[in-house]
Amino acid sequence: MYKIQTLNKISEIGTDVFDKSKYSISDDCANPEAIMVRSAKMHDMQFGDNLLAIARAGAGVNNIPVERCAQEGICVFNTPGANSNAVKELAICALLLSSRKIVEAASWAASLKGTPDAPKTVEGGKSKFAGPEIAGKTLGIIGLGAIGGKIANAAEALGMKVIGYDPYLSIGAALHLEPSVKIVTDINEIYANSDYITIHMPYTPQTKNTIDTDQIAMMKDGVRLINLARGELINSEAVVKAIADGKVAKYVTDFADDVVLGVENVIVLPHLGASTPESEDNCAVMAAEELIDYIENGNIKNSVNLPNASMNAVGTKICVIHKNVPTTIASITTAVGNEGINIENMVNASKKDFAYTMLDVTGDVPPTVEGKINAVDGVIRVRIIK
Ligand SMILES: NC(=O)C1=CN([C@@H]2O[C@H](COP(=O)(O)OP(=O)(O)OC[C@H]3O[C@@H](n4cnc5c(N)ncnc54)[C@H](O)[C@@H]3O)[C@@H](O)[C@H]2O)C=CC1
Ligand SMILES: O=C(O)CCC(=O)C(=O)O
Repeated sequence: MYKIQTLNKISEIGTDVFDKSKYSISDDCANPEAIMVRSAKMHDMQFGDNLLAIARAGAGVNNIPVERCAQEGICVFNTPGANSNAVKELAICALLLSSRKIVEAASWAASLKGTPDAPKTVEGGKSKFAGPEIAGKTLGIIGLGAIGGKIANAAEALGMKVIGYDPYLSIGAALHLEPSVKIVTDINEIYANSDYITIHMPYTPQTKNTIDTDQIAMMKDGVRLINLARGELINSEAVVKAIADGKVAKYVTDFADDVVLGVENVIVLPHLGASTPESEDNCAVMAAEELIDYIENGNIKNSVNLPNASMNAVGTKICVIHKNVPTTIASITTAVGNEGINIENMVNASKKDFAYTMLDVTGDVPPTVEGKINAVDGVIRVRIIK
């Protein structure tokens, strides 16, 4: 029985994908084979020897020690695109919230309950909540992946001019963009020309404070900023100061911190981007399928720390996670050959410092093989899947 530990609430549609005669799922189990997680912070966790994989039911993996996991032979998956529509819809909502003073107006209207002539009062007071339309304005998007690309197309459909910046734009993502979306190669063009700026890229130590005082200084007066990606991408102190100075008209963020909470013209949402039943189901199903294919077949799809690799084997599969260094593959195949085993098929792929080799072997696989491969310099983990 494989044990799957859930660190956050995972949609039942996803956990139902596991065959319960082979898998047990619980939020509290010792030494699981796999972990399913959403936003729980895992950097300080120690992992048991059985842990083969972690699946992030979502996009961002900054809550997971991805590099350490690879070093420990733990494959980390995410679910690309599975929650992108939910975030796109919240981003369109945020664009409107940043323009039309909807939050303030609704809360003012609610405050009129019990007053003698509310209908008359609202008509008299509504002018202070007027705000501009988004049609005809320029939206700058930083990061044109699954979410940014969908927002670009939706904003175009709403009559906005869209400019986007993404130095690592994939061909697939580019092909999904409406031809009218203008792609710029200098991020400063986004800052200089946008009425609204929204950011949709991963948070890493390198992308911390991508938008800070200097970037805000380049922006148009009255710019509206949206951050549904990660709080650390935009310096909260810099934005709050720019709001006080009148430079930034509004900041809508999905990430609460003590600097932005309660500040006028900042709308803080409680990390709601992916909180729709549809996206929670999509992410959980994709995460479960990735784990099952890895645990049972050794196939890797959508890993963030190991390469994608899959193979239909005719015999036994020997799956090896190893360092991406010269002679390791040769040493592994020699170790297998020395045990009298013939390799019928082989797949090898690498991602940065790590590599994955799958061998399809026929005939008896003596129990000594695992130890022999493990003894090869650079080998991190060996699994034999019959
Ligand atoms: N608020 C929420 O609930 C959610 C937030 N997110 C956040 O949004 C981020 C993006 O999600 P997806 O679009 O699904 O990921 P994605 O991987 O499809 O797209 C990210 C894009 O950012 C680009 N990028 C990377 N570094 C960049 C840089 N320095 N400058 C500009 N672009 C850069 C990549 O090339 C890629 O096209 C996630 O990493 C996550 O942090 C994602 C889902 C839900
Ligand atoms: O699971 C969630 O609610 C958070 C989603 C998210 O931030 C992500 O997918 O990166």
